[in-house]
Amino acid sequence: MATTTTTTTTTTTTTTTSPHQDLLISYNLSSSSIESLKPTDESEYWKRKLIQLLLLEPSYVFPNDDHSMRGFYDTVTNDKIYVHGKEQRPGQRGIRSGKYALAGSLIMKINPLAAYYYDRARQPDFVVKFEDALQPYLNNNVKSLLVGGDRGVMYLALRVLFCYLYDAEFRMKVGNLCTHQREIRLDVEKRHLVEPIKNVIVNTLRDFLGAHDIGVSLYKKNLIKVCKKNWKFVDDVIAIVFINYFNLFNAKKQGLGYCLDPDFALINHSCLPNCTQFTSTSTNEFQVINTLPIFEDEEITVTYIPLGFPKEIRSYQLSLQFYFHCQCKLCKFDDNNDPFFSIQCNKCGTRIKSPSFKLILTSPNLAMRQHVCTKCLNNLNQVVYPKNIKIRNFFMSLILFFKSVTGLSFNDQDYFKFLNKEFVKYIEKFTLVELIKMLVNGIYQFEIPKMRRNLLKNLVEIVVSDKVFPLHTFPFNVIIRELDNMESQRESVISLQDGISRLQLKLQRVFGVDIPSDLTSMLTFDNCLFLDVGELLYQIVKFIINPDNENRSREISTIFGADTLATFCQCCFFFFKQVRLSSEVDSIEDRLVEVMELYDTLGLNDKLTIGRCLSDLFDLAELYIRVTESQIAVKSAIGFLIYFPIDKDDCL
Ligand SMILES: C[S@@+](CC[C@H](N)C(=O)[O-])C[C@H]1O[C@@H](n2cnc3c(N)ncnc32)[C@H](O)[C@@H]1O
Repeated sequence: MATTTTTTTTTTTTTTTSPHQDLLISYNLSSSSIESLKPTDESEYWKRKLIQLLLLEPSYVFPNDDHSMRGFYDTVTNDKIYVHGKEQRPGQRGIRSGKYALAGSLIMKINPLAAYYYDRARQPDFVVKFEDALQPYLNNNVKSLLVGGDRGVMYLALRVLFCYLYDAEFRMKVGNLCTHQREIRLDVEKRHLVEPIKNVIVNTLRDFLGAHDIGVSLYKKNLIKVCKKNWKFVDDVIAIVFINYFNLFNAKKQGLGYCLDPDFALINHSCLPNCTQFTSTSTNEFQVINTLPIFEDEEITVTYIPLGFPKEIRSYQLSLQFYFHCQCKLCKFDDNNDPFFSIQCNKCGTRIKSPSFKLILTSPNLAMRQHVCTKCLNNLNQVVYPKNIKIRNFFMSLILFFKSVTGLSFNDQDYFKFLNKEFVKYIEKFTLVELIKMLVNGIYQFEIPKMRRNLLKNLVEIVVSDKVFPLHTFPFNVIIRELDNMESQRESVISLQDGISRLQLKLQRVFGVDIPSDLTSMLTFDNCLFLDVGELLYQIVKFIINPDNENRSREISTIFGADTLATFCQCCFFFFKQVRLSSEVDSIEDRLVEVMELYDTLGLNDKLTIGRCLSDLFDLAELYIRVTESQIAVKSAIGFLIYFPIDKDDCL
């Protein structure tokens, strides 16, 4: 294993070795005449530079998986990680760990060159300058693309092209990548996505060149590289982008944009990944960190898709977007026991055998497969279980049709019945693949119909208290996340009841859905998730101590009796203390001082232990999470316990 190179990206201007040197000189496109423009007319400099690169750059050779056995240009291998499969075709490679790494180690650090950040200030200078040169032509053409995903991919593809032309090292690295060009060419649906993006790029470049005399003349003489072979290289760039790009987000999981980094793109997918990635808020630095321990020679993996969905949904997305079938440990789980579509014993929490996701999507009324829990011999109640299965069908139906059923004026009960019937009808009408496709689309677009918010909240309460389904399973995870997002958009807590119901939902989301479903979030995102819990508790405390709230003493005592305020303050202090995000440290410090002073001034019970307070809080959300004085143990979707240590210094 080689242990030489580092992962830093250097920007090197291409030295053009064009066979058309005479033309370059006659059209003032030689490197020296362009360079002479820079100090006096910068915008002209960048226009000409782009024309020069676009027209005469000789190296429009994008990798092609089918007959590509080129040498691998390795800038990834170092003393921690190495590339395997270098001698194989693009697609067969991956990154492995060179030595054992404790969870939480920094595996890769990247400063991405080709990225589309929503915040323009983050772009490398040459990308901004090239884009400025194209802007008037781009503005005209981009209107044909929908704002959002397609536009983002188009902007990223254009930037990959700029980097490819301008940065020799980037070009070498892109040569390593897998592109699935053949699959994309044969994929009718993908062509529908590619064509509009390609049209915008081609029309923009054509309009740009057509607006400059030199461009027009060279175009006429057919000396323009870009338009040869019907602009095939634009297809190539888009294929590279589709297979290798990823979303950038910060440690709070807020999206920052899209990126194609050829080093990061060598990491393969797993639905049970050992690494996660995020971008720093203050710089563009992008870090890959392992969330599970990694052994020597073990493959480094990340997830390409959102986790927390049944295998059929994950497989559909992976084969649709990346053209492979995942063989990870999670995908090899027994179909009747899918961790993200399972039923549990509502007494001891053991997973019980039940019809698989696939079967439910072919015959929704299938009965339970087991009537007694084999572990604790609990009788699986014949009223409670079917009732919860109906709620699950209703939620799936809502995800499938939410757009068409939002305005229906049924009362809640009839709406519930109607959607249950529709679900059965749809299953009879559509094939399994069609239904999965519709569900996937629904998941990404789903919003809670406003007038059904209370119905959904009541149903979630039933699911939480009946304990037939773990909350991280589909479709409950989708509904709980959306309900919580909806509640979080409302500003302040308006009554104690409102605060408590929001707190229950927040705790259910963080400890019942997010942490158990996505192991990648364990080390990085938990600190941010805890920030949201701390903030909500802070709002509740503020509401309770507000003298305008006349009923407060009577209301409060119904929660944890005389120690209600003390419990909330302890937990609020504890959750704020867990937040390690540097961007939040200052505001949290003020909150911590405020809560501490309040505790002292009001003379709240100082005998309360944090273990007891957290335990009460989780019980309030009906989560029954094991808490001791030294740790919180949350059960992950695949059954092992995730421990969060409790530090004595994190308590009041
Ligand atoms: C971003 S690339 C990852 C690096 C790639 N293996 C290479 O050699 O360049 C994505 C492609 O890698 C392959 N791939 C990634 N994860 C995989 C997995 N778990 N099983 C099989 N193929 C995988 C697929 O062909 C996928 O389209």
